[in-house]
Amino acid sequence: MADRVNEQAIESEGQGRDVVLSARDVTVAFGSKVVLDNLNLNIYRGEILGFVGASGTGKSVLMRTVLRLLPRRSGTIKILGQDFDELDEPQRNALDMRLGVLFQQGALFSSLTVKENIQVPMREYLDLPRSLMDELAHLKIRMVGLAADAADKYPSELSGGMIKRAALARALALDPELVFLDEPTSGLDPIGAAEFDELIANLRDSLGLTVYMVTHDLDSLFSVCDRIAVLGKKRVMVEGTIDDMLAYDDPWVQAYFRGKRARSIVPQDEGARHGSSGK
Ligand SMILES: Nc1ncnc2c1ncn2[C@@H]1O[C@H](COP(=O)(O)OP(=O)(O)OP(=O)(O)O)[C@@H](O)[C@H]1O
Repeated sequence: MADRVNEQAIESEGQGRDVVLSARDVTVAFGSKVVLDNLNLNIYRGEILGFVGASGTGKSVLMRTVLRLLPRRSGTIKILGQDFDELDEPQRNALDMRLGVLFQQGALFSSLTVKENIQVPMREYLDLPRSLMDELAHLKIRMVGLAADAADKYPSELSGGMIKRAALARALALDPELVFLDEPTSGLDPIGAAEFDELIANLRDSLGLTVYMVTHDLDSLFSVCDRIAVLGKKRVMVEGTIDDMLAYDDPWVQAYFRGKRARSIVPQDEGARHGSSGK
């Protein structure tokens, strides 16, 4: 049943939309422990997809599998219409350049300044004169709302929110089309998190990004995500809008989207429309 819902969602919503990432029947296991079992997922161009699921269900595993940091046992993953397994090295590099990644906690190199961190992907993939790389790094720094003097600071001199922004600037270094964000607002206070959400939405609009965001943050899900995919029972249990989540009959989905914390966020008419009882 859950499978059918997911497959039907993929078929019906996919019509006429540009699929930027598709995962088909993806299975990932560690020894005998199967974490993802025939998982299917589509991400469409220009959307912000929020990816949620209980702790330990495999959200990071899926992201790392998509990014080829973990092997999969079976299944197909296509990014921007291409399957990495069918590409040679130069083609893989070309595809990698169209992707940006913000790992949890930012994962900046502590011995490099913000500017140098942003320039890491430029050095890896491009052969640019130093002055141009400096100009580009400053552009990215402005783009993510950091002050110009952040360029020469080291990660240890930055606040949590600044680290996230610097890491986002690095993720945007090569002007990617698809950006992966692993819990981008974790560790930020509510105001910092809301500002970061707004930044992501603005960048999506201005740069035409597609965003795949793993998050536990209900505010992000309600405020900036166009669609949500819920990982459960080793696959995408349901994907769709907030309305679809509110209407989906599963104890975890109901507890998550209608629980105490969600009630303060769900727009009142949404809750009423779907019979939220305030339990
Ligand atoms: N390299 C690995 N070797 C063995 N097991 C692993 C490995 N990486 C992840 N796992 C297991 O896979 C499962 C899913 O882990 P994952 O980190 O993807 O969960 P998650 O949904 O991202 O959780 P959280 O929300 O807490 O970050 C866990 O049971 C974890 O122990």
